[in-house]
Amino acid sequence: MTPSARVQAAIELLDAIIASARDGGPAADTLIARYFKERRYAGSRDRRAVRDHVYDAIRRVAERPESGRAAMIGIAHECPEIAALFDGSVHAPAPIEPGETGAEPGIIPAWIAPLLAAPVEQDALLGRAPVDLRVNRLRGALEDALPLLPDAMPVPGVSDALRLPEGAPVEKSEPWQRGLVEVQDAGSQLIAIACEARPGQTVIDLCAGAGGKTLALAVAMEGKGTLIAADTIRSRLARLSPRAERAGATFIQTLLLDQGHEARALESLHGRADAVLVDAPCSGTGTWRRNPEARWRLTPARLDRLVQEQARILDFAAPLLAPGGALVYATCALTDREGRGQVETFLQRHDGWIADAIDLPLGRAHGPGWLLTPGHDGTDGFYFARLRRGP
Ligand SMILES: C[S@@+](CC[C@H](N)C(=O)[O-])C[C@H]1O[C@@H](n2cnc3c(N)ncnc32)[C@H](O)[C@@H]1O
Repeated sequence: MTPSARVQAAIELLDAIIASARDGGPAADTLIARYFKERRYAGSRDRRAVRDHVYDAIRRVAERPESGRAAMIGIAHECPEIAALFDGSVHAPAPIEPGETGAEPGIIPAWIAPLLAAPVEQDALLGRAPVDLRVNRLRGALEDALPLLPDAMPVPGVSDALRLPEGAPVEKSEPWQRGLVEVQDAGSQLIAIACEARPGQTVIDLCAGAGGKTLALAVAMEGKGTLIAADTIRSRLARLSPRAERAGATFIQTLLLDQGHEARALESLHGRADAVLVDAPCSGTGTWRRNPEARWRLTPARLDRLVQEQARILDFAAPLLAPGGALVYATCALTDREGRGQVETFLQRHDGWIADAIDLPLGRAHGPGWLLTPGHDGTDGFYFARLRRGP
């Protein structure tokens, strides 16, 4: 592909990504993979260059732009080399018209900025994210992994975490293939630590997805006890079993829940759990540095629905706890409505519940819970709280 054709390809892809973000369709990565599957003539350098254009354009613009062309013209106005590629030749974008404007640059959509928790350093939300690993103690120790990953550095304050530079191809490495390391942000690792799971306990990961945090809980439990990974999406839970095999955590049970009727499937577990983790569906504002396109997907109505759903999940999670058990609520969102506010309203709705004091080497207290942010902690952004029925 010529450099101009790569820009045109980025414009076409951005059009698809904009429509998908508006309509709740597939993620940018999925659309990019599909695009190139249908265009086998594109070589690996073409694919990389197009992908870079697409992500540069996504990162640059806070609000969903009107078109892929507007997004790329925004870049062209700041970069004469890109502007020169709008030359109207075969497979190239049409020349930029005099006065043709590009999408406005920005970090945070204007309506979201006032909703973010006050301590969040907003400028850091779109920074470059490193690749964090969790050493899987079911397979070995940090000292076993370090010599195999010469670029990795321990993450101070997170005992099993290693950090590699952005884009490091971990999944090709031997320690990943034999389950010695998992890709997991250090902040996610702290959430699993906050659950205080122990060997022999009954622990439920209620929104387990593909089991990132379930696998960390399995390590804390040393592979002993009952660990249930529940989710409403079958395909996500299905991704857990090969991961659990690789990690040597085959004692994990999965439980598929029926959206809206979850309580029925969970009834036999009432009063039995030592810890329940609710890693709730959320706006993902804390992970924009990895998913910058999430800014284009969120709307006020969608945020309202998420806040309602988080409260509903917390309400059917609470009866699962045994006396003294811990309900850990976590989101990778940095809006107060999904974090601090959600926990405060839970405590108002549920008489006799209290929030534990949390004290971890990274993060800071915020209301009844704990806040991690990219700017303060170098992790993705999270809010979490540990709740118990009081004495
Ligand atoms: C933030 S993701 C979980 C990520 C996962 N815990 C991890 O560490 O990789 C939230 C998950 O909640 C699930 N979910 C949404 N509604 C749910 C519900 N009503 N009950 C249980 N899980 C639900 C979603 O399918 C999604 O997998």
